[in-house]
Amino acid sequence: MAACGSLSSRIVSGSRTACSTLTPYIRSAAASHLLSRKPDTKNSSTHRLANAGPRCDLRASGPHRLYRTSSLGTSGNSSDFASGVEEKTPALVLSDAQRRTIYALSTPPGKAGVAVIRVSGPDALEVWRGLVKTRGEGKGKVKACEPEPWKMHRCEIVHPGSGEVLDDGLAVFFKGPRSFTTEDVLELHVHSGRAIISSVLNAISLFPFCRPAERGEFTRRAFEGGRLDLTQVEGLRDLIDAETEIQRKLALRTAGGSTRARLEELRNETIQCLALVEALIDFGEGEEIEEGVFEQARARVLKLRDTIRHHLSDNRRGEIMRSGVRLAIFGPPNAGKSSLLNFLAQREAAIVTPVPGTTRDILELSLDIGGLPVIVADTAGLRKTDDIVESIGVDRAKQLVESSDVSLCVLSAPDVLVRSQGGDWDLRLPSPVAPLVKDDTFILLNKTDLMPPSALAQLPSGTTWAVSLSTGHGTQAFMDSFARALHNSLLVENGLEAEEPLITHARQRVHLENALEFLEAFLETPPEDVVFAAEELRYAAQAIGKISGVIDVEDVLDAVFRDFCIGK
Ligand SMILES: Nc1nc2c(ncn2[C@@H]2O[C@H](COP(=O)(O)OP(=O)(O)OP(=O)(O)O)[C@@H](O)[C@H]2O)c(=O)[nH]1
Repeated sequence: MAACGSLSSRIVSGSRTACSTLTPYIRSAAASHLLSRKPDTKNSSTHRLANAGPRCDLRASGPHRLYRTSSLGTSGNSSDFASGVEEKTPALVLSDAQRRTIYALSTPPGKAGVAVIRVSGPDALEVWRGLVKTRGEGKGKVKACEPEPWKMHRCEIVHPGSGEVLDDGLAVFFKGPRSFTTEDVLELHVHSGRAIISSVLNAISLFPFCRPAERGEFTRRAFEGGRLDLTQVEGLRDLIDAETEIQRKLALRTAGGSTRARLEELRNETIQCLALVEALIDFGEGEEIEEGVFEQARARVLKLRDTIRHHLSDNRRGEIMRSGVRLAIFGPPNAGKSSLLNFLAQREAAIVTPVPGTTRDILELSLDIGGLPVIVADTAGLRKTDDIVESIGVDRAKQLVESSDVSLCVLSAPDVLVRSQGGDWDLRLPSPVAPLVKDDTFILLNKTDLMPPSALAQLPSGTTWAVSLSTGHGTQAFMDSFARALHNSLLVENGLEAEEPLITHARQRVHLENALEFLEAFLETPPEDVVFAAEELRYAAQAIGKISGVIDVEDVLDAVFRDFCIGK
């Protein structure tokens, strides 16, 4: 987890008083920043969204810090710089849009070996100059010096006003565009403690052109700078959230650009087909261009449609791998469902008693089963009941079983194994349970300690196991086999390891489904309506582009970046 907002905002709120101690150095830096900067001309990539306006609009106003314009020179005492409030000369107010350099704690707040504070934006170097005093080889005296980009510098971090040493640490300067955000980035590695972090963030807040970062703002800048597309942004967020090996591997590949490349292929192919149809509109068949162009486009769109259909018929594997397999444990009362949940969780998460009907509502836990993320739900025992609370629990249990990805029916072996006249043991499912047991339902026979061994000799293998959760007998074999079965049900297709899913988020699926609809609409359009046909292809390309954000996607950006933490 990266740092959350409260710490930095609390620290920044005290910054106006601290401004009174600023040195002439910062004042001149601020002055040159405000008065001599040219407007940012870098915002030209297709990824870039409308950002801040010109950074030095002296007419702008806002609720932020106030500075006297007359003090923005190279002389005068530091108190001149504190605030324009009591001064007669007009105050200069910087809006958030003008303060383009952002900073935040990028590691979790609290006691730890190291905390990393990130500064990104056009003035990161100014922050270095004000805060970082580097040490030469050995134990030389510290002094201000320019950073060697991408190299870790041993340094002292000092208060830019008083020169007081705040901490001894490391600093590294990434020269844009070869940085995460594509801007100049400064990283300060300090000891992680509340007072240290607080003092360093406070010191950075004294620079008038800096402001605290918002949630996911560093990553958003990486997106706006063209370093990441939206699928990579989502992959990065998933990587931070990953709790199991499968999640980590999938997220790492997505963050590394595998989805981006595959989508780019689909979009390029759509655009190629569009180009063929556009050519037909512009020149007309049989004149300047060869015949059969529309058929060529159709043939390619057919292939494209099949590829997209294939990606969409993935049983939501990517979303399930990312967010977890939903496993419902169900069965009659007193079978041992809660005992199983506790066994899987390795703790007393659910109440276990000999009283049938103890579990009334759904209890969910996120667990790692054989590297797979699994959201396991314990449910109320299924039986006919007049108890209103219990019957609500039973209804909820049934709904959950129907909507889960995988279900496991727990039965008490002595209750369901019945000896036939021929001496064989038959499995009799209780009537409230039977309708929910499907071909792909896993079955666990519990309480084998109460059964003769002969009763368990003929159990079908693969998806039915027999254990005693009380004695532990059979539980290890069950776990190994169940984890394998879960893995196979999710990640194996026709006996082979399923291909890596293209879609890992519901948002991506919606856009890909839209693209498919437009392609199908194109295929239904007759050649005479070539203009409409071209429109369908254009919409299809746009729908694919929305997944990676290569076209204007302002509406989806907030949704994607909202779940990030501050500092990321
Ligand atoms: N002999 C024996 N008793 C068991 C075993 N597993 C669980 N029990 C007991 O069976 C009783 C019911 O266990 P639970 O785990 O609460 O069963 P449940 O299916 O969640 O029950 P409900 O809450 O009624 O739905 C408890 O007294 C457990 O100690 C087992 O393997 N052998």
